[in-house]
Amino acid sequence: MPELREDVVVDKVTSLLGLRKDDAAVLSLEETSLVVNVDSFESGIHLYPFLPPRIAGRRAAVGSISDVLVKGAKPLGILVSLRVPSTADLGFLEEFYRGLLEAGTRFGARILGGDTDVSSTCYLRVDVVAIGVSRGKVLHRWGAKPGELVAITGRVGISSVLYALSSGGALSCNPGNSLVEEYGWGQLPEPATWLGIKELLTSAIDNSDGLALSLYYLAESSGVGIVVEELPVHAVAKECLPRERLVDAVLYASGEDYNFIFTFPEEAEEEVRKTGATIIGRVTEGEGVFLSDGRRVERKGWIGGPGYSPRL
Ligand SMILES: Nc1ncnc2c1ncn2[C@@H]1O[C@H](COP(=O)(O)OP(=O)(O)OP(=O)(O)O)[C@@H](O)[C@H]1O
Ligand SMILES: Cc1ncc(C[n+]2csc(CCOP(=O)(O)O)c2C)c(N)n1
Ligand SMILES: [Mg+2]
Repeated sequence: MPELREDVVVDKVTSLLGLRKDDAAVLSLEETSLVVNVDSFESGIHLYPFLPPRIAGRRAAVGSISDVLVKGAKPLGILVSLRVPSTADLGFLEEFYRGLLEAGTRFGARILGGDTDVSSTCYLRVDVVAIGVSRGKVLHRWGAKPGELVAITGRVGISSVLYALSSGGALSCNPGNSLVEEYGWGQLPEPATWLGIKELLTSAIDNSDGLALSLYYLAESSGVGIVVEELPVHAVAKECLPRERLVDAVLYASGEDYNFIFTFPEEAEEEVRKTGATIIGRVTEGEGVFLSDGRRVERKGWIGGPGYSPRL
């Protein structure tokens, strides 16, 4: 029997429920929409054991808040469900919560409460529910149209470096604490900046499974193709990763950079550039993700179970 994989389970469950896959769920109220997400993080699967507890807490909050913000909702609060090994100490928890709180403060989300379990047989696990509210447009993975531009926030490649490090790869650098700090924050835009341009945009997704796979998800959901002309590679990735593997690492193993990838019509180019985002390519007719030299980008990224591998 083949082992179960995240992509197979998500496809099965969403088709059973008739759910259209997206970054977060939307409940339309009268003038506003409530946007809700849940994401899970377990030490040894989603949280590198070498992360200081404050960064692990921050990472968990940012990962869930990211899905709400990318949809054009203002984050309001998070609920934190925690399963802690009985060997953990209160100092660890204090630091972990400092990380959750600092992420909440930056993105405007209060910690509303949660649930706790302590067990002698588990690793640290945290499930974070993030709640936000949107006035005006809600962005989806679908909506991109041929001829539009594709842009990305921040730089790509920090998580590729940490992944290479954790898989025992040889690095041509000595990544310091500032790398882990920046990794913990992800490459999300500031909420005010993002909410300030959202009405100009036609679709969006956050990079939580790798740049290539995120581009595929957006393209497939919108029924279009994408051509990538440029990549804003992080200086740390250029320094640490071997040159011949750099582009592949950035495309296929950047699953925790949390960049926002989004599309918009040409008329919005100037406003988008003002935010500091980089225009990386164009939406095309047809299907697939391609580089400007015509090479097809592989449909490969982070899949729970096998790890970085092709999407079924
Ligand atoms: N167990 C589940 N039950 C119901 N729906 C699910 C389940 N798991 C995933 N989904 C739905 O599948 C879609 C894709 O979820 P997925 O977790 O892959 O995306 P994401 O949260 O954007 O990515 P990431 O978890 O990497 O941040 C979403 O619409 C989500 O609500
Ligand atoms: C111990 C350890 N091994 C691997 C990774 C890499 N990693 C974990 S989750 C994820 C993407 C999103 O996952 P999900 O789709 O489940 O939200 C990536 C790239 C890590 N951070 N820690
Ligand atoms: Mg998820």
